[in-house]
Amino acid sequence: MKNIVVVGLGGVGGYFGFKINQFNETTNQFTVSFIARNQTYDIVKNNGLTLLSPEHPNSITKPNHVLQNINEINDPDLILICVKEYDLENVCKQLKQVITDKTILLPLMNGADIYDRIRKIIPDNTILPACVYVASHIKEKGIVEHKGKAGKLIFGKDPAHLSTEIDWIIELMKNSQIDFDFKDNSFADIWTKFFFVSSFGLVTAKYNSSIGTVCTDEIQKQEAADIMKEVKLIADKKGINLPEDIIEKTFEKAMTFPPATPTSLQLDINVKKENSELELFAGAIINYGKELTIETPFTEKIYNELKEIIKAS
Ligand SMILES: NC(=O)C1=CN([C@@H]2O[C@H](COP(=O)(O)OP(=O)(O)OC[C@H]3O[C@@H](n4cnc5c(N)ncnc54)[C@H](OP(=O)(O)O)[C@@H]3O)[C@@H](O)[C@H]2O)C=CC1
Ligand SMILES: CC(C)(CO)C(=O)C(=O)O
Repeated sequence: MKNIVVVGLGGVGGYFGFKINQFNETTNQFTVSFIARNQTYDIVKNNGLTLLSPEHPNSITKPNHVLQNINEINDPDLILICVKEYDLENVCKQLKQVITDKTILLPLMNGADIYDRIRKIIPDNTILPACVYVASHIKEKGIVEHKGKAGKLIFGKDPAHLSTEIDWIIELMKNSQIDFDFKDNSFADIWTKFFFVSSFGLVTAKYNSSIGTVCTDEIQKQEAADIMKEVKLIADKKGINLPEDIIEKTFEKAMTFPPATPTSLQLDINVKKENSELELFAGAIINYGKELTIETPFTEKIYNELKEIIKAS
């Protein structure tokens, strides 16, 4: 029996992990473990994980194991990494101690450089480059709320391990009723997602607005488009094949979200969380710009504005 582990039961792990486990509760095909810490651990261990979503009338799922430390993981076949970027390196260093040669890593995170960051710490395992679209967040510890359309997962082969057997993971996603695309090469999709979430994330966070408002308010729309133009220049220079009309396409995609949908960066900054993914979005664009000698004044401006907002809060 293969061992599946979900690290992090927030918006993303709570949505995709829930689906995988609810499928497994009826088939017992796998051993599923959830890793959660502090209060989330206590609540999920005692009551199960709750997902409030129109897709799941039965809102509670109980995995085979709820563990509070990564070092309790035993012989994992697949690990879904569902943490914020500021926890990534710490999680990977701990995972390195418990994985075996056959362990496959599937990071469900935002950001264009996640594959490279994991690869630096875990040089030899298969890592499936991925991105997700979903509007879900922690309502209370152990309770995740999902709104709007079904979440979408896009994942692809590891360019460094093209022949790893992953048909069982594709089957798992199908059986778990996860809306997904599997690509031989998923990097253009990851950049397409980065294009969307970096621009909308930064502008919604600055104005504490919403995805719908960025599409309709002239000033916010212009600021998002200015950031997108900088990301497009970077992607072009990196040889990432994005469509020429990606800006229009991104606004079209944004219009498919319920207008009041917030972004995760906006929520983190505006609820004054200790950490945010500002570096993952703005920091990364600025650094890519420096590396590739591309000017990024619009991203730099909003980065500094957001740093001021964070400092003042
Ligand atoms: N939410 C969304 O709508 C979307 C988010 N994303 C991206 O997905 C990634 C995950 O985001 P999201 O799920 O929203 O983040 P959340 O903050 O909601 O959840 C992350 C969870 O990981 C937990 N965690 C961190 N380190 C550990 C650890 N060592 N052991 C156990 N648990 C740990 C956190 O615990 P604790 O609660 O204790 O801090 C938290 O519950 C991010 O990169 C985000 O940008 C992508 C698409 C949509
Ligand atoms: C924009 C959204 C909700 C799309 O999945 C997202 O990825 C985020 O807020 O982090």
